Amino acid sequence: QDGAHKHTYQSDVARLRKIVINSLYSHRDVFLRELISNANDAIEKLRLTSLTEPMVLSGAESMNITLRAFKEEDGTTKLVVRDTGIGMTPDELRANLGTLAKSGTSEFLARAEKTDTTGTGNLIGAFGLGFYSSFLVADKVYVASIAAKTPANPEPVQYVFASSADDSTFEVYPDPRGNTLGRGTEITMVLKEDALEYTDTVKVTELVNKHSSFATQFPIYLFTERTEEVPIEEETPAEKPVKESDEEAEDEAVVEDVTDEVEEKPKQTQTVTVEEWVHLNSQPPIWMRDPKTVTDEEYELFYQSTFKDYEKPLGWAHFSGDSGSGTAFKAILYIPSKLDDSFWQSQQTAADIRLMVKRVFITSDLGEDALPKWASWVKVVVDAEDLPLNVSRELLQNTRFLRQLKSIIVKRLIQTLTKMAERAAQKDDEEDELAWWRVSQVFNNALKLGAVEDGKNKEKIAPLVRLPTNQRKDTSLDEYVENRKKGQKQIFYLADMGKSPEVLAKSVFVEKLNARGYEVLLLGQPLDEIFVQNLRIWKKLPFQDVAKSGLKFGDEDQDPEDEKEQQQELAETYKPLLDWFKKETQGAVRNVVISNRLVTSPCAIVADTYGYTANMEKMLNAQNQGSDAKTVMHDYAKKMKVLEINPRSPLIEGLLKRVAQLPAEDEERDIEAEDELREVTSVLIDGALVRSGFEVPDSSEFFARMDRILRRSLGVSETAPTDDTVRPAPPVDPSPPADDEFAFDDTHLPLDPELLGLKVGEPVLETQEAPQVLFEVEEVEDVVAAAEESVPEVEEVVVEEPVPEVEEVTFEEEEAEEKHAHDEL
Ligand SMILES: Nc1ncnc2c1ncn2[C@@H]1O[C@H](COP(=O)(O)OP(=O)(O)OP(=O)(O)O)[C@@H](O)[C@H]1O
Repeated sequence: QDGAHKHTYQSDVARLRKIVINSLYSHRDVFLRELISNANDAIEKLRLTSLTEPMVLSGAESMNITLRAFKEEDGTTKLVVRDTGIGMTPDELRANLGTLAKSGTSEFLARAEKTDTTGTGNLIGAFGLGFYSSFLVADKVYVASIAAKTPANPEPVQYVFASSADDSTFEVYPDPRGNTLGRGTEITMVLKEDALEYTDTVKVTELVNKHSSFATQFPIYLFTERTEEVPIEEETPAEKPVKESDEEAEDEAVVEDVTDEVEEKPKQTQTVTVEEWVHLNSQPPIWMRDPKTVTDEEYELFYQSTFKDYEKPLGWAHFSGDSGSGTAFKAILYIPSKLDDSFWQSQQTAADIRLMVKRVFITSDLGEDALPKWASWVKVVVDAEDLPLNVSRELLQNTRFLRQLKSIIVKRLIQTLTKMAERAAQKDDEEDELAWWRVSQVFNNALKLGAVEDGKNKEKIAPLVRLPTNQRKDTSLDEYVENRKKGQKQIFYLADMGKSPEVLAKSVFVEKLNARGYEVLLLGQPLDEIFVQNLRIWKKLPFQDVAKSGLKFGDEDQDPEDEKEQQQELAETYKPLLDWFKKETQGAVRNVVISNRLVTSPCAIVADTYGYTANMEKMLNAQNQGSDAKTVMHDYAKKMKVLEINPRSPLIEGLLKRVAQLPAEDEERDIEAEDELREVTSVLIDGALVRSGFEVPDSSEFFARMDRILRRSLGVSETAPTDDTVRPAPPVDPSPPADDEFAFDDTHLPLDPELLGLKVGEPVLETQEAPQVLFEVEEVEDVVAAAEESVPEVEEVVVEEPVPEVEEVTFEEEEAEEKHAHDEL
């Protein structure tokens, strides 16, 4: 072409085109969806720009998308997708279609290249394949485009971008046809021999209905041709004489009718081709329709095309309302099927809310804090009746309706999740159960975050959280309370971050509860302990850490008299051992007591009410950057431990005997026997620490002790030295490293991190869901602010009882409170 410039695709584009063409052959229908989606974006961009720059509208009257297929005289078949959107300048054609500007594209490509074709589902969903998918069906693609008129570009010129499927280059040149578009973009695909089905209007209609009926609010027209038999118009016969009277006319008419039928000659017809633009998406937008008339499939398709998600949503709510400020709105809220990996990696996530005003898309950028972090994954389409159309984001944020929108959405989201949970709990529909199970799998941790960060709603969010126990895979707090034993006045839990429920269930702290049939929440997820500590009480029952002192089964007062006597006897019998332990553990624990929680283990270390459990110690060590005052507090809290011994353990019984055998102080002491006992005691205490999840303070000491005990049991001399002579390293080598000496052996390469689903270059989190927000337990101020405003009334809203305000105490406050309590003591 005249004035054509040849360009080479940026290498990433070439790679993407290759992946698309090679791996998506069996999914090639997607090309139409992608082009319609681009056309919609271009018209939306035009409409938004026109609010501040009306000049861009010149060039074409309407805003629409047209599809047309035709056969050229040379036999080639073409499909043309055209829009009256914002268009592109020649520079934009080069930049937009010749390069990939998206961040993370290279990584995506590397992964996609490794994926076989079975992974194409993910491929389609993971990335807007966009314009390049046109090469799935076309050997050659021409994009003619003319940029919208602006003061800076008052005389735009129509240009063409042309490329073949197997070319690594493309051309951009002025359109030899001149300005044929008026405004917008026209994509002409020269269809491949095996893609001629896309000229079939039935097929195209089907595709649009299936994938794109909700992709745009602008009309999509399809050019159709059909043949029709039409009568050939005969010359109008001469007029009959007008009858004199009505009566006569009636009589005449009857006769004439009959005569006409008899006399009628077969009409002459001819075949004509009727050309017509058929409106394919003529239904009103889904959110404007009566929910009763919308099918589940329509809701799902609408979600998939609006939010570009290949997966179906897990649930939705379609609702309308009238905000207190007088703004009527209609909205659909969707629960997606996954949580983006980025959710736990950032403090705040932008919400996905598509705001419309009177059916017209305004923005999906309502700012980072449009929703509280915990709920930022919800997808919403909201159409307000009377908001100004041409407002900036700042102005939008200042409108009362949008400030209320946050609490409207959060409230409705909680309601939707609650309904899903309730339906699943009825256990009469497997689909309901599966849907809730999936929601819980994906969002359980986000809900815990919600119960912690959203002080206003925590009483409603907490029942949605599911936690594993020693008796079932998971339970809600309400189910736990229902399952409590007679007299039980505490909700038992054991927390140890990073441990599985199976491992936790075997903990010494759960031994007795398990044996007696009490249910214990097993908390191994990072947010678990913060979640329960923040709630403090559920349905009047306080949470009781079973690794702490203060554990009460609730039926102690029913202990038979003889059992109490037995306890007293035990205390007396074991006094020498308790005293011995107290002497031996000086400084390490606050007290030594006879345990009522151990069944088989000989002993355990339990945190005092004001002390730290092993889990808290671990978390605080990880976080510890505190002031000196804090460190003093930590040291103090760390020491608040109690050693519990199990009188029924043969080991403890044996130890008691040995201690009792020691000569009394005024007799001659048996130093050797004392030392041996001392060693056994310290191994027991170390064992108790480990068994209880704490760290042994000095592990080399611990192993030295183990060593001595092992030697003793094997009859090896305890003092015999180990031969520790080693060969020293050769002298320093001054020559530079030779190549062959350091040949790279790639058979020992570590595992490819990408194969493990890890992103290279980013910090690797210990557990996939380890949040960065562990201790940021604070109220979301905006939610509080929104609460101060009158919350708009939403239709179908169940009127809930006002939830009593629960005192919010953050971790630090709690610490201070504990210190205070202790000082008073
Ligand atoms: N019909 C069109 N009108 C105007 N610009 C277009 C049109 N089609 C594509 N473009 C421009 O080309 C760019 C690249 O399009 P492409 O379809 O490859 O990716 P995308 O649309 O940005 O991403 P995605 O498909 O993931 O949404 C678009 O961002 C847009 O700027």
